[in-house]
Amino acid sequence: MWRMGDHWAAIGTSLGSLMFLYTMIERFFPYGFLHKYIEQYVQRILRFTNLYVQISIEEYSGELIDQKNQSYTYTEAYLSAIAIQRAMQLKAYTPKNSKKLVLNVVDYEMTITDQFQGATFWWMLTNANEIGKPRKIDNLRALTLTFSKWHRQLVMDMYLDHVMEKGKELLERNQQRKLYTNNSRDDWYKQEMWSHVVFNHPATFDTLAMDKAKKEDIMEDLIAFSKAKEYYAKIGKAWKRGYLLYGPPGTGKSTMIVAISKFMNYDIYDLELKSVRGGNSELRKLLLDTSDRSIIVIEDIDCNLALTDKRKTKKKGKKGEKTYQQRLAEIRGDRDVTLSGLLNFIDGLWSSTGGERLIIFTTNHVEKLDSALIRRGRMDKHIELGYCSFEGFKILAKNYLNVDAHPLFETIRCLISETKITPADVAENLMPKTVNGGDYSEVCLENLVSALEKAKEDARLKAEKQSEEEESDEEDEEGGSIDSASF
Ligand SMILES: Nc1ncnc2c1ncn2[C@@H]1O[C@H](COP(=O)(O)OP(=O)(O)OP(=O)(O)O)[C@@H](O)[C@H]1O
Ligand SMILES: [Mg+2]
Repeated sequence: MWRMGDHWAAIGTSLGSLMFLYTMIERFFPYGFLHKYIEQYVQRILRFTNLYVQISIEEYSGELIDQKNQSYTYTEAYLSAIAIQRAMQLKAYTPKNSKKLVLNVVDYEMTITDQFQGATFWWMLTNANEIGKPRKIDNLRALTLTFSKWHRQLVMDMYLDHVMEKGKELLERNQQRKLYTNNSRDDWYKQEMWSHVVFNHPATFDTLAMDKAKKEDIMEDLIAFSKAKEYYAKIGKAWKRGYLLYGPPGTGKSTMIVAISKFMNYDIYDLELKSVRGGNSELRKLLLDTSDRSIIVIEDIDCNLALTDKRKTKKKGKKGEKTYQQRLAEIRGDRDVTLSGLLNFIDGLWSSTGGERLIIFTTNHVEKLDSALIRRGRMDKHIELGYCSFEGFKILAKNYLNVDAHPLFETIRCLISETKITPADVAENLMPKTVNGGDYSEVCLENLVSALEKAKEDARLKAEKQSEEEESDEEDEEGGSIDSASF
């Protein structure tokens, strides 16, 4: 007896065979003349049967080539991941500034059958010009999904979301992190506002020498932030969070930014305020040109803002003449980034955009910063990076020497608790001076012990000198008071 299920099974099989035939033809005939006709033919048959629905996701959403359709990128990533498992022919290339070889599928391998919740879906790479009205650009591509009209609801409610989510996830996982720096406004006509390099810094939270509880607290805060999209929307605030990292030089502020970027899968925009010569309006343009899911970093914020203030109050040359630099700045129409300008951007700039941005300031002198800049709400989390503890040293010993335990550890534990040494100095001592093979961990640990002993001795001498000076000051004061009393 002929049942409904059999009917669909037969149609499914025929369609599957058609798709298979199509894949084979695609494999043997390069994209072009014959391919184009076969593709049109298949499309017509499918439309004629009236039982299948098609959705096309075009590479560019508008008629202009600069409007890349994000859904296409996600779908392409999703389908490539499936195709790469099945493909017979792959492409390999190495992206700029990267040492990693990347594999990609050739176009005709993008004809894919996918299963989701028991339903079958067919994907094809097609020419977008064939689908709708002719475009200004030739050979616009589209990924076309074909499915039974009975699965319309499943596609609308779940399948497309599933494809987008998985594609986005895959892209983020594979994507290499980028470090952007702002270009001078004078060069914007020939290059973008930001230039970038792919960075492969080895730092992660695991390799960061820092108190474990503090590290976990930061990671938890970051996770909570990344999941708080609805919360920020509900309270009507921009989805952003500010971190202030402070501590002496060499305590790992910049290293922590790299660790955060890797942990969150965010790109870094390293904003050099000194190069922002167009004042607040230029700053605004630069910040609006950053992408979502990124970290905007202003290093040494105290020096940068001080610099703009200094520029304002810079003394004039002899007889009140302007210096060459000042005249040049006037001719160029340079303006300063002001503290209030910066605050406005932190507070309000991203409320209208998607968000998910971290803003990180670093400083060696937290006490010098304007309290308005670092108040909670603007800089939500203040993180102090301090001198190296024994726990921090153990992480560095593991990173640099791959050593977990050693008889010298006990000596180091005692010395490090009595000394102020930065993780950068510890790391420096743990690096072999010459690399000629063999086990150099013993030598490096001995170097560190010497460095710690020297630091301890220096601190003792300094303290002695200071107390001597204080004593002599006191004597002077006493002497002074006797003298004055005698008059
Ligand atoms: N906490 C740390 N954990 C691991 N490595 C560290 C740490 N602190 C410093 N280092 C090492 O020392 C080097 C210098 O550290 P980093 O540039 O992060 O210091 P910083 O606090 O940003 O200094 P500055 O205030 O001068 O910018 C790094 O390349 C890293 O190798
Ligand atoms: Mg730094």
